[in-house]
Amino acid sequence: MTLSENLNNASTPAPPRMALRKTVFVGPVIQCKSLSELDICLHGAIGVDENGKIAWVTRKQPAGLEKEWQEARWIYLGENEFFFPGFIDTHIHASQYPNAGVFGKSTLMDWLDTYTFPLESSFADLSVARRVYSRVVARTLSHGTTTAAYYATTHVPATNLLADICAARGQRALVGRVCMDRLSPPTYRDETPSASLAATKSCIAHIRALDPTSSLITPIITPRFAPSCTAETLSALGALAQQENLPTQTHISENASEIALVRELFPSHASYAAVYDAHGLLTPRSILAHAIHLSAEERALIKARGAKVSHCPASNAALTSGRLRTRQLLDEGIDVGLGTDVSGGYTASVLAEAREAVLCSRHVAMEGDETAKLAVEEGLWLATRGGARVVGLEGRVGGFEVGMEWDAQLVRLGGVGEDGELGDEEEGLVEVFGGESWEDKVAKWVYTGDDRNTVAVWVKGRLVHQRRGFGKVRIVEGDEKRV
Ligand SMILES: O=c1[nH]c(=O)c2nc[nH]c2[nH]1
Ligand SMILES: [Zn+2]
Repeated sequence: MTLSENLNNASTPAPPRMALRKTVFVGPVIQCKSLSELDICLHGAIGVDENGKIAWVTRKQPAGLEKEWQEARWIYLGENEFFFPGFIDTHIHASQYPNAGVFGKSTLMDWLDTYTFPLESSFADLSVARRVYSRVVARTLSHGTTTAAYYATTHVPATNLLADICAARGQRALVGRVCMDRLSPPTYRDETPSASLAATKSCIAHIRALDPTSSLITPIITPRFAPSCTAETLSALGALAQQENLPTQTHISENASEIALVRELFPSHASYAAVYDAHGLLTPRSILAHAIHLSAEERALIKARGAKVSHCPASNAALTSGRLRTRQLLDEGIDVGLGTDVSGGYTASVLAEAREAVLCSRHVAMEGDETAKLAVEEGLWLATRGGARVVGLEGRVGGFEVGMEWDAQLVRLGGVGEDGELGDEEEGLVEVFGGESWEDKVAKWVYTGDDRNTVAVWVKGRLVHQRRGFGKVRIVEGDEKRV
């Protein structure tokens, strides 16, 4: 069965995978060493085993390898190319993808009513879900997103289909059925707390049957946000997360009207963060999106509980929600990653989000706090290592170390010739003139690059995306050497 045939049949499990071949990746390897430091290794080589795990790493041309590695598949990079860890999108609404860029002048609460709930409610029709979810998974992979924490909708079959599509296409994902049982449209809401819980359990069972060891796909418990959930539902979901040892995701402190509404709906709780804490939804496995307007007490509570923050700068600007003080959270020891928050956010690109995070920090700096400014390296750290911590996958993805899994992207920049022309197949790529340091090249990628530069993407050692039109000689395999 082909991939497309499988995607046309919601109930068909992913096709059995062909075994991987041991592979050696040779060329410049760039990754984040620490929050503020890039590790640029120009002559690296990484051996990836049949399970997609990194078996060895060297900083020079490999020599004295055992026969099994000499006989492995070898992939060599050319000029202006480098391997970089796959991006981690810590907050994205897969169902909202058709609305990316469509929000007018709305702000959060009217945006939900005008744009978001009508679109999400259409996922009762599985053909809508199939079309949108197939596209969003393909698109995020093309942007180098190897892991995504997805919100689906309230619909069980459509949520299960999203998990199936991620598995079939080989994207690592946390997939959450959205729970909402109040202040939601009558035709798009959970009828009761017990219905919300039962539907959530049904999706968890489906995902566990699909991927019993969470090798790629994990269920994530997803109360939309406090205003759209009764206290009973929040408590039941918090208890379920604990019983099942599962991560949770929700929104917090995004917008002034939302915060006022939470105060009104939960008058006995000291703060928005305290509401989640009281219902078992503030744990080391909790992903909190936005977190823009938290008080010092709330930040201390989040730090004490070990909960994580997904910074969504494009969405925060688009819906005029506010500016996150990322440096403050990092200095206080709170883990932060990046989220595209499609479609509050207009882009499905984590690279664009890293750029937005850097620019957002400069707006904070322009208000008088010079220390707030984030560097390019810090944006990339949030997009990879920081994101891995947020989704609970640190040590598995986000970097290239022995024992980690090969979630990677091959980034290609364009070389400008003496005649001012780009080479074959380089049209649209970031333009490199030759005098740039590698640090400069990375900065040019972050500020001026896009998905055209991401020419190949691997998840757990498997090639899951290759740029259309990118000639087949570009990835040189076997004994051939790139000339
Ligand atoms: O950015 C957001 N997107 C959403 O879908 C949403 N729902 C509640 N709060 C939200 N914020
Ligand atoms: Zn969101």
